[in-house]
Amino acid sequence: MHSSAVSSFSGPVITPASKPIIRKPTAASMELKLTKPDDWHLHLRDGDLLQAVLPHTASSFGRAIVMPNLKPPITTTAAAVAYRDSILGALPTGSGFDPLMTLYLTDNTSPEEIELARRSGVVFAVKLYPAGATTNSQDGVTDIFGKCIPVLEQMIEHSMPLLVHGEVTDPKVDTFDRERVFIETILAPLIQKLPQLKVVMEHITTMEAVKFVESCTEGSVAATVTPQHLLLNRNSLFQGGLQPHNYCLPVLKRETHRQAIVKAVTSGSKRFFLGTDSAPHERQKKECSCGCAGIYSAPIALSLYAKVFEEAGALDKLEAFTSFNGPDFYGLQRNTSKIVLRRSPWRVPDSYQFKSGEIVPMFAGETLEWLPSTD
Ligand SMILES: NC(=O)N[C@@H](CC(=O)O)C(=O)O
Ligand SMILES: [Zn+2]
Ligand SMILES: [Zn+2]
Repeated sequence: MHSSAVSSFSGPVITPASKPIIRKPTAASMELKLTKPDDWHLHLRDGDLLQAVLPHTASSFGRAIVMPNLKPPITTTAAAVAYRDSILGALPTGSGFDPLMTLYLTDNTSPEEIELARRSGVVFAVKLYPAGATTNSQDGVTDIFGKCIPVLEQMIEHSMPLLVHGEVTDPKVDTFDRERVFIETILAPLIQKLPQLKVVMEHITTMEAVKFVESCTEGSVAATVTPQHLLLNRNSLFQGGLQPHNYCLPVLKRETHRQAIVKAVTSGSKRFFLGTDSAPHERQKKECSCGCAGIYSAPIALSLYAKVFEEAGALDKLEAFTSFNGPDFYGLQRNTSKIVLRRSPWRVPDSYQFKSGEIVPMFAGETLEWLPSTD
């Protein structure tokens, strides 16, 4: 399935920049050469915001699974095709970026829609938002067992993965427990009922999610992991005052959970892969009395993942996480082009201006070590 040139790589090529060329052979002048990564969980939005954020992803990722939680949501193949066309229209010239589209599952999604989606060749997954769980999820599913089984059975027929925002919405359940309770009351029973369904647990945040994914059949259940859930714990929400730019859903958890996730992704397991959940919101929608959930990480995500793997002493496992495990799970070819990360400290901008406002990225104003450049 994969070209031998690609599959023969077992880890990133870590090359002192001085080796074939001129610079001094210091540890500080290192390069990481990786097969071009893909982002398996991304929010691109539409309109001005799409124009503003797309170049950041397109410059370092080959493909991305594009989330369908627009207003109105992308519930049909026709809408997904139109959304894809607008993304392609907004790409910088010469970009080979390939948006992989998703459908937003509702109580009324029909099995026929799944068939259309598969036949379109541009829809690669279906997204489950429990109604009310997160940003623009109000049209999501109210009762998956009661309303969605025929659709899920059709997805099995077409080998179409279900991507899951894994949180219960019951207001009586503590926010910090919503992922664990979702696994216990919805996800585990669902997988027991439909063991052939391919499932990606998106943006996992807990040790219970790690254990659950590890307990399932490899190749059948996997998880994406964001940079924020690898680098931050819930203290980051309150450090020196309320920090709205660290607020996302599922909300950051305590340090022991972060450590469990780092251990899982840096172990080399094929069950975990890169999904930034980069979720831009205009500054004023984050910095207000009822700020919305979502962290913008697209321009810095690769630097952050490299930092995590480096700190864990596992840079040799980085490339599988960024570039192999995702396409292998989805049954797609790995990318053939390369990307280089240079050890070259750079300052994350305070914000990115765009036509109708500005976006504050994760780690705004901080210095990062690894600078991505395509060549
Ligand atoms: N992660 C978030 O906090 N927000 C995402 C939605 C989501 O992925 O849950 C968004 O669309 O803004
Ligand atoms: Zn989500
Ligand atoms: Zn998301």
